[in-house]
Amino acid sequence: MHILVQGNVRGNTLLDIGTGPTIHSVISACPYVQKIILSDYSQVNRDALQHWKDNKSQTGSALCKFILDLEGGKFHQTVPERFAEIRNKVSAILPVDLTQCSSIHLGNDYPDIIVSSLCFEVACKDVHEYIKVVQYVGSLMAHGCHLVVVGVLEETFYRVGKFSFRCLKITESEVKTAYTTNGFEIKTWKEYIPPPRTAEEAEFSDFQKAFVMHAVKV
Ligand SMILES: C[S@@+](CC[C@H](N)C(=O)[O-])C[C@H]1O[C@@H](n2cnc3c(N)ncnc32)[C@H](O)[C@@H]1O
Repeated sequence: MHILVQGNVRGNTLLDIGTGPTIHSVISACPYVQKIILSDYSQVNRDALQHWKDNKSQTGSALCKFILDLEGGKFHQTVPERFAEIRNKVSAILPVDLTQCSSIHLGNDYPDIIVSSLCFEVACKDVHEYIKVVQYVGSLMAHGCHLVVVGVLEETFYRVGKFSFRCLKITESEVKTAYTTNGFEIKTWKEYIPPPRTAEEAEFSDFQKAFVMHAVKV
């Protein structure tokens, strides 16, 4: 979430959709917001996040150290201090099922920033469903609010350990159109094309490109 570091994205409340079992997606965003809401489909992942919030696990320390080094000491924080700030700012860990619109119960907490990493294409089985997700996410946001999405293009599967997960094979044009025709203006789009994979690497994922998109609700 280096986009926040660059100074374009600011806000009071940040919602991360599909956080997974670790808080890595909010480490760099944390100093720029007052409140952080995490969410995930899986109860196991939500329990892992709660466990971390309750200070019963320190998962993410190495990545946090890496991010603090990248920041160049800007916030004069150690890893335990950044973790304490995140624990303090995480106000809720919510269940979400993106395929069931209206599934996130935010109460009065309307997010100024929504972030989501590697989640929308995992949650959706076809492009139509992806578009519905974009519309739903847009319905959670006021005009001018920010959406930062990390995604992969043309991936059909990824593997974590011995478990293989399916993924929606979606093109760059389908992703961009889903946002621009559903109330978002894309401000920045950065992409990463992986080098040719070894046979062993090819067993873990077949994505053709990864992207980081910053869009604003218009
Ligand atoms: C590849 S992981 C990404 C986790 C984390 N955001 C990251 O970047 O490492 C995909 C996440 O999407 C969540 N997910 C899967 N289906 C979902 C759904 N229908 N609604 C919301 N989240 C879902 C999974 O539980 C998982 O945590």
